[in-house]
Amino acid sequence: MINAPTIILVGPMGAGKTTIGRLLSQQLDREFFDSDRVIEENAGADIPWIFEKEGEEGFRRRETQTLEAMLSEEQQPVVLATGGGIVMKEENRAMLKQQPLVVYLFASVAQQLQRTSKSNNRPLLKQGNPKETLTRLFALRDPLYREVASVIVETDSRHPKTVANKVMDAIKKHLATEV
Ligand SMILES: Nc1ncnc2c1ncn2[C@@H]1O[C@H](COP(=O)(O)OP(=O)(O)OP(=O)(O)O)[C@@H](O)[C@H]1O
Ligand SMILES: O=C(O)C1=C[C@@H](O)[C@@H](O)[C@H](O)C1
Ligand SMILES: [Mg+2]
Repeated sequence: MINAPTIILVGPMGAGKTTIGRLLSQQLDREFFDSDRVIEENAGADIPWIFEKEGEEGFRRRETQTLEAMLSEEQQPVVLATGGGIVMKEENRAMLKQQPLVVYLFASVAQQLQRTSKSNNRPLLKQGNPKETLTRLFALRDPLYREVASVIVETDSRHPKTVANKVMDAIKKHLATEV
C-alpha cells in the first residue's frame, strides 16, 4: 500500500467521500484534499455563496480548474475527495479516467437522503424535494461514476471505519490484479 498511487473518491452527496477520505488519509499517513474545500479556499467563499453569485455553471468552472490543478501538480500520492457532481463534465471524466485509482463510493438514494438531511450546505438539495433531486441525479450520474471508477465500494448501513477498511481491501485487491 505504501506504493499505492493517489486515491480519488467519487460518488453522490452523502456517499461519505469527505468522511472516508479523511479516514483513509490517516490510515495511510497521507495528505488529504477535498476539491469542495479547495474551491472554497480559492474563492474565499463557501459553496452556497458561489452557487448564488455564479450559478452552478460558475461552480463547475471552478471545479474543473481545481481538478486540473490538483492532478497536474507533481506531488506525493494523496487522498482526494471530490464533489458529487465532478463527473458531470466530460473533460473531468477524461482526467479521472487517466488516474489509476478512482474509487466509487456507492450509496443508495435512501442512504444519501438520510446522510444529507443533517446539514444545510448543499445548494442542489435546497430547491424542490431532496428525494426527487437525489433520485434524478442518481439516474444521471451512477453510470458516469462507474465509467471513471476502477473500484466500487458499497457504503450503505456501514460504519465509516468499516467502509474505510473495505476501501483499503478493495484497493489492495485491485492493485494486486493490476501487476
Ligand atoms: N458510512 C457512513 N455511515 C454513517 N454516516 C456516514 C457514513 N459516511 C458518511 N456519513 C455521514 O454522512 C454525512 C455526509 O458525509 P460526507 O460529507 O462525507 O459525504 P460526501 O460524499 O463528502 O458528500 P458531498 O458530495 O456533498 O461532499 C456526514 O454527516 C457523515 O458523517
Ligand atoms: O452533487 C453535487 O453536484 C454537489 C456535491 C457537493 O459535493 C458540492 O460539490 C456541491 O454542493 C455540488
Ligand atoms: Mg464531501
